[in-house]
Amino acid sequence: MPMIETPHMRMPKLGLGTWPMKGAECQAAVESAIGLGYRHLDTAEMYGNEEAVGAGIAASGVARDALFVTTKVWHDKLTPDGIRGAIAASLARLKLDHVDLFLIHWPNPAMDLDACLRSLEAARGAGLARAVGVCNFPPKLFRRALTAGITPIACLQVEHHIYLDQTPLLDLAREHGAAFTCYSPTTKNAVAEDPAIRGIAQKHGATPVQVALAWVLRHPHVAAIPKSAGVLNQGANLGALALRLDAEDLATIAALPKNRRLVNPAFAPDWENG
Ligand SMILES: NC(=O)C1=CN([C@@H]2O[C@H](COP(=O)(O)OP(=O)(O)OC[C@H]3O[C@@H](n4cnc5c(N)ncnc54)[C@H](OP(=O)(O)O)[C@@H]3O)[C@@H](O)[C@H]2O)C=CC1
Ligand SMILES: O=C(O)C(=O)[C@@H](O)[C@H](O)C(=O)CO
Repeated sequence: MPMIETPHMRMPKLGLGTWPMKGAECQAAVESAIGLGYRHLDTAEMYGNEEAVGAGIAASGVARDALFVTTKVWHDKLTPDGIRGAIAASLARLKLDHVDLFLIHWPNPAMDLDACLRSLEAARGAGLARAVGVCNFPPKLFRRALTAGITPIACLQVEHHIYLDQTPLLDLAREHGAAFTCYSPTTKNAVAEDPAIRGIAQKHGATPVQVALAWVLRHPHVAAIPKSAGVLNQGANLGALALRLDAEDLATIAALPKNRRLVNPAFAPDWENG
């Protein structure tokens, strides 16, 4: 499994997204992914599936140190006490003594950012999280977190795929030595209906989703966490790591509209000005 190497952490480039799976389906998906060679698992307190992810890890028989586990604190707990309690509760549900990456799931306009970063740093210092970071921060807020000097922001996790330009956030992450994890990287399989992507896929003997994944993964600091419940799609997504797009493919993808957000807007910050 190729790794992202930054000053703050090493992270496998492809991980398994686990939302919205729960219970036995989620445990089985985690076990099959690890069996195929996945070493990176993405969960969150909000997904209600940390017990299932932990059970899948335990049942996999793969050593804890060989795995990279991310979880996230929900936006209603962004106070020092809230964050402290959230990581303890997540670890108890996962039955782990640490996670590899602990993220703020969504920014909250009422949060004291510096106080939250000090709490993340305390969790890191106590060894509960090997690295910390944020999700869904718009550029101005992400820059504030990166430059606050309170804790190394190891990663930004945000929506990114062939239909959404995230150049300002990609550049900020790279300039500050942070990794960038794409969620919804397959476009939730919307690419299956896109004639331009189907054409590229046919040329390479690949699938449209593999093309979409190869496009985001081409940057050295970028990881992707496609969700897939079944072994066939999980295996196909791993196959995207070997797909190299050429200049003609990149030009075709560059010409596609890049303003389509798929995530639920219920929690969204002001993406342009926040
Ligand atoms: N930090 C945040 O705020 C957010 C984080 N996330 C994380 O990112 C993960 C992925 O994002 P998500 O929004 O689920 O989007 P994805 O782009 O991963 O799309 C998932 C969908 O695509 C299908 N799919 C996956 N692989 C293939 C394939 N090879 N061929 C055809 N269809 C495929 C899945 O079906 P099937 O299961 O049948 O394979 C599922 O329906 C989430 O699970 C979660 O862990 C997501 C949203 C927000
Ligand atoms: O999946 C996540 O990480 C999210 O934050 C959202 O997609 C969230 O789960 C949601 O939209 C629930 O309706």
